[in-house]
Amino acid sequence: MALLEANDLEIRFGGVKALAGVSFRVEEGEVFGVIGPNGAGKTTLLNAISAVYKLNGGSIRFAGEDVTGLPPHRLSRLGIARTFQIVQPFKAMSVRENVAIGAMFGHARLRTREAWLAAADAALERTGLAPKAAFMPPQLTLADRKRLEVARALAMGPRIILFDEVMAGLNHTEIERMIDLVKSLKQAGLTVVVIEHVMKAVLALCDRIMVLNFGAKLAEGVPDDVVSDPKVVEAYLGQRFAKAHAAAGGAR
Ligand SMILES: Nc1ncnc2c1ncn2[C@@H]1O[C@H](COP(=O)(O)OP(=O)(O)OP(=O)(O)O)[C@@H](O)[C@H]1O
Repeated sequence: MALLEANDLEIRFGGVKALAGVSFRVEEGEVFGVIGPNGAGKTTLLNAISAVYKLNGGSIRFAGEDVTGLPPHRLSRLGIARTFQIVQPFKAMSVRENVAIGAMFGHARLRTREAWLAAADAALERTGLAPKAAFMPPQLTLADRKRLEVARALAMGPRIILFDEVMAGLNHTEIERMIDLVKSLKQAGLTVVVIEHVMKAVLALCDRIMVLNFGAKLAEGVPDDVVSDPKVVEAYLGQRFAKAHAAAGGAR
């Protein structure tokens, strides 16, 4: 059984069909990538799954249950956590408190301040942010603010995390560290959906990839097949990427 199943999702903004009937399944324990050109509907898809946007059509099942139309806090308590592309921590709260807020609002079982802080501490350890627990968010680098987003999501005790461009704006070394972090989450049994433009990260992480274009699914499959699909090369990756990837032997 798929952990997450989206059927025929449709989101309209006035006359724009940002999602025009997108279906996919994410299996438990896999890293599922969503790629595609700017404006293809990737963030809209993530907002649809996490109930930031109301669906104009379609349905979503999570762990075998129909979760269509449930509000965001119910989804997070069922085990769906997400990060945001624009990182917006509470500036007047420490890193530790920011992460504890994730546990407070998103965790299904924790009820006390001590439990929220303990969940925050565990998430800070897992993301390598523990030494900066007492920092205030404005003191963090962009890479650390992205880690804070991941820590906040982890503190919710999720079964699946949806990452919205966690690699964007990071340098080479920071991307490598973020790849290692996402790999460690997969190894710990979490299911992960990544929306990402950094193809190096997509190829290093994803078991399967779906490509969106103009709000519809253009391709889906294992990374090597998807990145050599002529439709995907033409709509998104470009010939330069395709040639370099082929020259590298399609290696991950
Ligand atoms: N809140 C909104 N109101 C109106 N139109 C929107 C809204 N959000 C997205 N859109 C439109 O929906 C389409 C899909 O946008 P979306 O942000 O999902 O694309 P994306 O694939 O995430 O792009 P990017 O890679 O640039 O983040 C675009 O045409 C966009 O202008």
